[in-house]
Amino acid sequence: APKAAPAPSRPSKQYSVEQFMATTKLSGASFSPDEKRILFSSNESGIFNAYTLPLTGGKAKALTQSKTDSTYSVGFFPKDERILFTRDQGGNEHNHLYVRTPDGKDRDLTPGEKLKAFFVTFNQDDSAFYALTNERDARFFDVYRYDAKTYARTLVYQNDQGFNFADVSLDGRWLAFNKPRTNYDTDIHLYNVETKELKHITPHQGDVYFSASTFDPGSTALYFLTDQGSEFKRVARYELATGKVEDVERADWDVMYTSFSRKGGYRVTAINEDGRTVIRVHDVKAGKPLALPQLPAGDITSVSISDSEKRMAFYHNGDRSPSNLHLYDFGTKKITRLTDTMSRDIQTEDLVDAEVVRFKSFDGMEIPNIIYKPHQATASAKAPAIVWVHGGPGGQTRKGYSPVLQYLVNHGYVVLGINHRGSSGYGKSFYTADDQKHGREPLLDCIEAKKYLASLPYVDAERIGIAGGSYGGYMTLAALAFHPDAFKVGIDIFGVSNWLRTLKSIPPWWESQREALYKELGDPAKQEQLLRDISPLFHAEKISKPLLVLQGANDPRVIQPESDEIVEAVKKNGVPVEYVIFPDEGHGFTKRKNEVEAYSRMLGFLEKHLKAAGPAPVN
Ligand SMILES: CSCC[C@H](NC=O)C(=O)N[C@@H](Cc1ccccc1)C(=O)O
Repeated sequence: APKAAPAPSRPSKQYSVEQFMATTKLSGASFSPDEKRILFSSNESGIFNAYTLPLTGGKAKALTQSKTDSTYSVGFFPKDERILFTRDQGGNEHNHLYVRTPDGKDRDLTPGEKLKAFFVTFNQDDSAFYALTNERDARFFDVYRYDAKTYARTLVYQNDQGFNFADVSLDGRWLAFNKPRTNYDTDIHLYNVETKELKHITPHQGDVYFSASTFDPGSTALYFLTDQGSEFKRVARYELATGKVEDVERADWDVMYTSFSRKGGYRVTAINEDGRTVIRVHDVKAGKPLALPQLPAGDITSVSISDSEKRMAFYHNGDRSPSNLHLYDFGTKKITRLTDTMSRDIQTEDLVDAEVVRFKSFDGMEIPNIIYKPHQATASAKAPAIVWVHGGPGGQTRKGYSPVLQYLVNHGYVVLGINHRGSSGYGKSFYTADDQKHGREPLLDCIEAKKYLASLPYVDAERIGIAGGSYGGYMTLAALAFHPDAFKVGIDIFGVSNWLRTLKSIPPWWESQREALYKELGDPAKQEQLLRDISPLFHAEKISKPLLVLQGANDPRVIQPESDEIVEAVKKNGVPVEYVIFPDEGHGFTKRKNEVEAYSRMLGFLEKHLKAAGPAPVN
């Protein structure tokens, strides 16, 4: 494991929430047709908008100027200056697909109420592109082909089977769909657009994960991920002409994705190596991975290779450095950093590196975690601590820069990002170990995480809290309700309090996942008692520790009554409860003003109810 970077030789400087949130967040990368500029999304203005930046560097230019709804770039048209972008309304996840013409005019390509749409890809000669919308049936996404000039569209596939679309071949002949039975037992179906034949290509016995990733650019094979006969996912391919299947690439960990450059010269694979992303770029003709120049320790993400295959854009981030856009030149083999997103006021030496640590849980299962230790925490100046629980349930806390976690650490809190059983990235057995056991075994892992923290010489065992978002918010509420003495405080960020209601009210577009979700968590029609037993709302009278709840009013996944009702119930216990509703957010905070409000409320709550409950703070 990499050694943590040293603390500064002076006392660490403390920064405000505004200073931490002034870090710019970027996402996406698409080359302009002349490969002189790059299109991406940035929250530089306080809200996400689409920007372009010359490859020679300089200042980014905003193409969209939304002040109300977070707006994300999708990509340039391959042969002209039009761009595609997407936005929802206040976090409701009704994403529409828009085109912006060089004269600054926008056109909604997916008009209508309460629909959700995704861009897929352009076809081989760029005369058309594909998009998905659920406008016909809110439950399922149909596949449309749009003329790239007129935007006239045709329905290519009416999805009545509840398939999850995966890819379309560049020649337009093939569509690949995934069909989940459970989260770990899935199938691939192949549709021939010309013959209209649908073929199930992954007949199998037992629980096996098959997930179509991409067609090769020559439209000869479908590349997919599978864990057949293994704990971990690898890359395999299915030859379209013959149906022959062969393994392509494996690692000692899960392969996260594999994708081709448009001409097929390169294939990029990402591997989830113990909480960080490792990228392999394969030279397809040479049949071997490229040796890329060394970068500082950290992750490469969002790799995008230009159509000429002369350039590659990607993001790089480290534990102490936020994601920055980089450019690799295949000719000169040089990497150039194009952006500088770190908040101007923050010196990276005041931040901390994350480390992977493992403890044995109550039944001997090994639990991986990512820990952040404040520089000033020592055996003689013990720090308060927080168990931080990710969403999902099958998410993962990963290494890399997190402004909110660094903010808490900078203010003296040890943070342990637990990857309890059921988290992604550690094999099939670990991933499925929480199924139908929510509120019990994975929650006990969080209780053991508290014991682990309490055993560390630099942690004050009397001042340990729990916090998390969504499923992590559920874990927080469950810990306070079912293990009322374990933690001193809880922070529930849009967490589930009543699984019966949440599982009945899932967004309609999750229909294809409904069965898998019910198999994982419980079926509200058949397992009412189980879901009552594990739902904190029905046990709220046991909550006796201070609670902070944060909720987006437009969240379609964990709806506002989940938070309203737990707040009302816990208040009856005479317990300190703080509640903040964000009227213009959904399942997550996307606007800087809301991040500032949410995270300063978090710190204020911790300072009052956790830090102040112990010895004088150290610095
Ligand atoms: C399409 S089902 C997967 C649920 C999804 N998982 C990935 O993050 C999700 O949004 N989970 C919520 C929690 C939740 C689970 C089930 C029903 C509603 C909400 C989360 O972000 O943790």
